[in-house]
Amino acid sequence: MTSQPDPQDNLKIIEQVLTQLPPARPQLVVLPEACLCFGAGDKRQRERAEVFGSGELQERLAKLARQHSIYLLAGTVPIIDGQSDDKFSAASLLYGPDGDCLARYNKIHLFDVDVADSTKEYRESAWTHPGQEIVTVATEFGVLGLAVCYDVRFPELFRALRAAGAEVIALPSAFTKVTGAAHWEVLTRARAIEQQCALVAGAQVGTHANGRETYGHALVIDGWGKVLSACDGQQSPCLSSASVDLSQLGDIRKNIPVAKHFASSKKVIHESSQSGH
Ligand SMILES: O=C(O)CNC(=O)[C@H](CS)NC(=O)CCC(=O)C(=O)O
Repeated sequence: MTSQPDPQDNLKIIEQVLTQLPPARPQLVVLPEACLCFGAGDKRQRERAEVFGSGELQERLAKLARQHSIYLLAGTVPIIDGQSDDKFSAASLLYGPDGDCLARYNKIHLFDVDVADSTKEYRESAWTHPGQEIVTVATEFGVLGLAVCYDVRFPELFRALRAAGAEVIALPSAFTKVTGAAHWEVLTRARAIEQQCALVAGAQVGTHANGRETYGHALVIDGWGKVLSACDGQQSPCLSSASVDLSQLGDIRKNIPVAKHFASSKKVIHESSQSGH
């Protein structure tokens, strides 16, 4: 998507794209980070923020999940938890086929980064509270782990998601055009390969109202690291869709038992890093 500041415009596009879904169920749809409100400036995003569990935007998302009988992962919706400051949580919300909200993940790693583009200084923590908890959730198709965008640069989080049982990881994103061109596919495939999980990454693409440029290339990657489907980084909106065989994870995990090997090496790694060797 090329999400704009007004949620109504973005919802129209989401509604239209969801009419093009393939018939298979169960089905997971991963919308990009900030799918409902992007490039609005911090103040306007905060104005649109809702209290968790109530509000028009959350109702619309729940209704769409129910209407299409899908698992709908709305990449980061601005959610306020009654704090008195001006910040919100960048919350990924998962709705089930019945329209129930099944999980909420608050983005842990905030993008306080300098990039050689026209925006230059990204300071997400100026308007966002960082998340404090990792989140996995059982679904009809397997255990889903949640991460967002910049989180992909922190393999420890993905290892923790795998240890918590994740088989599929959703990664709604809004990578910058510059860092995306250099790192996006390598990082997403590496996380899938390392943790032997399928990975579904939604993406923002194009030029947004505030002039920010995002990279796009939404991806579906299987647990062997193979890209099953990808958007081309030009078209918007673009639906990238694939059928993922999670039964392959059993063999991959048995043949290359990284989780077991990590468990037995953990003590060695921990002790040598403590003693500085
Ligand atoms: O603020 C919004 O409206 C939507 N959120 C974003 O665009 C976020 C925070 S600024 N972007 C990223 O995390 C980019 C990560 C990235 O590009 C990298 O790791 O290289």
